This record gives sequence, structure tokens and C-alpha cells, in this order.
Amino acid sequence: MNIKKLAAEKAVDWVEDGMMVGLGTGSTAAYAIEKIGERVKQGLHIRAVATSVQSENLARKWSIPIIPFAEVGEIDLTIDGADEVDPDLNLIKGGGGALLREKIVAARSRQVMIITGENKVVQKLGAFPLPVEVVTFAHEWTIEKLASFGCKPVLRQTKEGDVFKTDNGNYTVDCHFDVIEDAVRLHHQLNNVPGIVDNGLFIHMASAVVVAYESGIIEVLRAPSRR
Ligand SMILES: O=C[C@H](O)[C@H](O)[C@H](O)COP(=O)(O)O
Repeated sequence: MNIKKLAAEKAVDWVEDGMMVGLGTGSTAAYAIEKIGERVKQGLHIRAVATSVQSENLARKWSIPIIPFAEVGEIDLTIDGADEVDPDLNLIKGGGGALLREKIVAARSRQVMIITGENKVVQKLGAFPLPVEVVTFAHEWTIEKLASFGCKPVLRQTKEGDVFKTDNGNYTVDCHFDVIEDAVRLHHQLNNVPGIVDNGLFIHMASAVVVAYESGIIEVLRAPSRR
């Protein structure tokens, strides 16, 4: 059972004619982009904004009209993956290196629909290393500061062994916490550190999470009406 594809295709049912759609990043979001592409071929009219160069390229391949950020007003619906989801629908994102654009797009979206398999739903966030986007200048100091929050910070590298750079030209530090006791507090603390651009905690941003199970069942978890 391809649970990523199952969740992604279910979420695309929420895409309607005329919408401005935010396209997420990662292997799960890629299934959603392909499904949207199929619907565009069948006559669906939407405009879209992408959260990474990778997703933009995939969308263009499927002839999904991509609008530059500067021309986008409000986004009706964003569909994106996640690395972990907790019972309050708080998330860890950024495993694919796109957290900053994803967070900007999510913040401009009326609805943020997260698509995931059952394996990513957890009681407490933190088993997945928290990605933190940092500026390259003095990143060694920023990494030292990250360690003071009780994690083991690891500067992300590419498969080739180079330092990984985000689409924004920054570095990513993967912070191994094992468990994050207070995600809301940590989110604010991290974003107060000079040198940190943003972190992969998405607090109260998801409107709903589509969870696909190996059994083929799909569950839609909805956030309290805060968005
Ligand atoms: O930066 C990447 C994104 O936050 C992804 O949505 C996240 O890492 C999940 O990716 P995947 O669907 O490939 O597991």
C-alpha cells in the first residue's frame, strides 16, 4: 500500500476550480502535485505557488500555472507533507530542506492541509531531528547555541558530502532532541536566536491532516477552528 499516495490523492479532492493553491515539497507532496496535474489536464483551472524549486519544476512539467510570490494574494489551500504530526496537529517539517518557503506559504494560506502516513503521527514531537535553517555567517556559533537547548545539532550535508544549501542559500542544522517536551516554547526560543532564520516546528498552522493507514483507511484530523 502506497500510503503517501493515498493521503495525497485524497487531499486533492479539496482542490476546486478557480483556487490559488500552495504546492508543498517532498515525496508525499509530489504525489499531490502529480494528481493536481492530472486534473489540470482534464480541465481544472487553478493557479499555484510552489514551496521549492523542486516542486515548481514538477508543477511546470504537469503544466500547472505557477505564479510568482510577488503576485500572489491570499492562498486558498496549501497541500504539504510533514515529518511528524502530534495530537494538536503541530508539526515537524523541513526534512526535505524546504521549511522556510513552506512556512511562508502556509502563513499566507486560508487552509493548510497536511498529508501523511500513519507512521508519522506521534504523541510527542522530536524523534525526527528538528531541521533549523541558519544563515551561513557565523553558523558555527549558531550551532553552539543550538546545542545549549539540549539537542545534538548536525550540519546537514548532501549525499556527495558537501554542505547542503537551501533554496534561500542558507544552511540546515538537524537537531536531535529525541523528544521535545514543549514545542510551542522551543519554537519561540529558537526563533529568538540571531543567526536562525526559522525552524521546522509548525505550531497551530495545519487546518487538517489527512492520515493514510496501511489498511487503506484514510482519516482526516481537523484542527480546532483557529484558521
Ligand atoms: O522540507 C520538506 C518538507 O517539509 C516535507 O514536506 C517533509 O520533509 C516530508 O517529506 P516526505 O513527504 O518526503 O516524507
